[in-house]
Amino acid sequence: MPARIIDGKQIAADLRADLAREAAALRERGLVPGLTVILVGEDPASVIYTRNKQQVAAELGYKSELIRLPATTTQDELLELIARLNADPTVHGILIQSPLPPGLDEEFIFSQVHPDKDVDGFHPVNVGRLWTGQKGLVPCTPAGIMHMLRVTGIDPKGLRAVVVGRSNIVGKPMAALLLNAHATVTLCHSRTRDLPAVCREADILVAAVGRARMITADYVKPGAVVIDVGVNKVPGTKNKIVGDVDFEPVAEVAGHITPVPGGVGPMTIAQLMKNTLIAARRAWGLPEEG
Ligand SMILES: Nc1nc2c(c(=O)[nH]1)N[C@@H](CN(C=O)c1ccc(C(=O)N[C@@H](CCC(=O)O)C(=O)O)cc1)CN2
Repeated sequence: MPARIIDGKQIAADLRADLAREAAALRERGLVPGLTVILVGEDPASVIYTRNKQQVAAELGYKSELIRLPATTTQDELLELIARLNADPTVHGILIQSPLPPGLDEEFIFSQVHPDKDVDGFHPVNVGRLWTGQKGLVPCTPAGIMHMLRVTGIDPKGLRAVVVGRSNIVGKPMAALLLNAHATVTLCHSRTRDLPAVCREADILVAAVGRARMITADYVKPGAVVIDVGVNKVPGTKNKIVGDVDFEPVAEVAGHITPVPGGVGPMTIAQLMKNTLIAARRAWGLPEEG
């Protein structure tokens, strides 16, 4: 029996529609959420992602700004800009697109965004809040995955979750979110021994390794929920991408599966819009939900 497809495109569209409604209601009270996205350099994928972020924020009725800087920008210039945005009360979310060009200290730069405006959830204060179960801002991709699970009716409580990949952007925060949702979590990586056997334990399997089609059907327990975070270019094609999961054979075994494209990817930007609204509501002293 083939798996049920979790349609990230549709879930993201529904979330954006909810956020647009909420933003419209706030605008009637004179409150406008503000997002500033910073792109340094010309990385082609980053140019597209940041343009999309700016456009989606504008479509939702946010104050939306994309600041594009040359790859020659110095660390001091970038820090000066961040300090100005930290002090600007009309800006509730600041996002610096990753990767930054060589010569810029990404970790330090991210740590200079005010934690309450850190809509990427990368600041060490927000990382600490996440792991201690406190309210903060959570990285968009894993927070978006939790939203997908919620609307699909999948409650991680009591389930075994395996996350493959230990990046700061996806793997680690994903593990923390699943743990906070009362799953029993295993975080795997390239040195995990007998990875297929560990993955076969999973009721929820999250693949975030960045290796095309690495998760084959023999990694998957029948009926498992398989979440594919991979975005891997197919060599020799212009724009074709595949995930970390070998989709067709895995879909024969899994109970639910996210496709690539159209699964987790679209949730990243929708969740960024949600994080911006959360940051704005907190800045205005309003309760979290509309
Ligand atoms: N500051 C940040 N930098 C980066 C982040 C981030 O969350 N914050 N994440 C990634 C890139 N990213 C957003 O920035 C992103 C990646 C993928 C998608 C997406 O919608 N993917 C589509 C396919 C797109 C394609 O065809 O190429 C999909 O999976 O359906 C959105 C956003 C790194 N940098």
